[in-house]
Amino acid sequence: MKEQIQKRLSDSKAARWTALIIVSFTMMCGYFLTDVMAPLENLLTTKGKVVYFTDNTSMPADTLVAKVALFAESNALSSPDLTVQKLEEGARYQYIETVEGKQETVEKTISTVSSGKGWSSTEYGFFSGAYGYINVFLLMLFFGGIILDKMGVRFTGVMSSGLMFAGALIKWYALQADFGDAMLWGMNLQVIIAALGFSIFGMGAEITGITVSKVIVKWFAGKELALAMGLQVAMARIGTALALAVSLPVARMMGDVSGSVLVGAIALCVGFISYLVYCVMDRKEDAAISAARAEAGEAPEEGFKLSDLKLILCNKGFWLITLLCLMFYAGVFPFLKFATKLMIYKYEVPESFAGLIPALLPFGTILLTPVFGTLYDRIGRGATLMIIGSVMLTTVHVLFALPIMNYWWFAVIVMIVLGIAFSLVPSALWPSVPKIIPMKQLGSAYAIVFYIQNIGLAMVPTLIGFVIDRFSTQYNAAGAITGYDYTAPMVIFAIFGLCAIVIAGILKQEDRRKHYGLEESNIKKK
Ligand SMILES: C[C@H](NC(=O)[C@@H](N)CCCCN)C(=O)O
Repeated sequence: MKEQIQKRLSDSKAARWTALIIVSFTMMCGYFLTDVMAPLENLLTTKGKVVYFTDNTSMPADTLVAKVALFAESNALSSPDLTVQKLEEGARYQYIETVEGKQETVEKTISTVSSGKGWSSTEYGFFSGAYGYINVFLLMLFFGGIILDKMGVRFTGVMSSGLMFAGALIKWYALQADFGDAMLWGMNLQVIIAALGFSIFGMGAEITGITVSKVIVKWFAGKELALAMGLQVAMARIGTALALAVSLPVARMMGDVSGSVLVGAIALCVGFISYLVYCVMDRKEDAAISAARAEAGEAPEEGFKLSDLKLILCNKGFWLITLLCLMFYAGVFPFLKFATKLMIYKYEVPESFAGLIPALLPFGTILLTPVFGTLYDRIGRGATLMIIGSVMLTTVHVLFALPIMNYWWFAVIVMIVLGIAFSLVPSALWPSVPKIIPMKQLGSAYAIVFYIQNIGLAMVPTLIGFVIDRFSTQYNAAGAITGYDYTAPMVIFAIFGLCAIVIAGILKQEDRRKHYGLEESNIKKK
């Protein structure tokens, strides 16, 4: 056969890995903003100012004022003249605290003071689920897939990364503005506008997600596909990990939760520019593909037709992957939104460190997702990896639900196991889609998987927020919140894990019958 003179840009290792890094960076910025509010749940659901002390403990300002006043009164001191306005960095206060059953006078120095927003858990859940509202209810993710297959990765990627940036700016505006007591649909107006911004952002983030998946298949099919997808997911997880780890310190430093969102919006602006750089490479790749086709006398590839959707929707393997994705991810991403507060109230981790334990989850996956991706590339066993990951997910949520081992180190171990599960399933799930669906329908196929997954991402946080308000929140006689019992929400998460195990098992059987090749390696032997 005559050797092709015009080489594709993707044949160059350096070029295809560069393309991967650029698009993964855009996605990473998106993931940062997605989870930037998760460590701020406690701050968002506290009314008024929150005081952080130098010993890394924290307390609502009102509580501190009351405690200090009580201390002054019981010690017959003249009034300390402490008002919320006077709470500032470096100020020292004394009050009485019960330590191991004994009353002790403690002295604390203020490190920072931030403004809480006074949202209820239901409002926080509604806001967190907003990521998926436009995608699900306006079918935008579904249309996004069709736009991707019809208009290509350049147009769609620029549009979607632009939407992420615009949504982030709206969210930031809502959080830094003061809407007073204005309400809409029974919720604070601030929550509604922030949720609108988050919905627009979520639409952009998901369409960028399917675009990036298609870009990777375009550059890596028949090569290191699962490793490339694993590395993209790993970079995305860096975004999540950074969000969980730095969001609270940034909010504390800037005195308000909107500070962390502003940092995310700036990152997204850079991510948008980096996607424009990718577009230059993509144009060259397309030119090389067309030239190579013309040289080989091949007709240009047929475009996507709406009738192709029927082929996707009639494929049982595709539906099993989609449902597995729905159940597995419903047990992970929504859980992350509530995990920081779980650490504070179930494992008694000081708020300043509480975000670091959930951050271990994405940090672990940064290394492991490419490792499992390589494993899948070389030895296969994709369906088996998905079953093992689902079993681990379920075990983790059962352990979080049980009223035992309420130690921070136990939470760390369980979170690490969740990190392994969260590496196993994505590294096998996403590269399995092209084994079931051909390239020209891939954009739509990923869009449908993401669409169904978004139903979970939208509804589960809303459900969990409601369950926490209704069944988990504990009050004292005066009606003040004293703590939370996380059994009910964690049982719900464990049920999602159970469903994932069953679906992954059926998928493995179906693969045996239909020979999708899920248990086979990805790298084609030359
Ligand atoms: C690659 C995959 N992406 C998704 O599942 C997205 N649809 C949802 C991203 C939500 C970000 N918090 C993944 O991240 O494993």
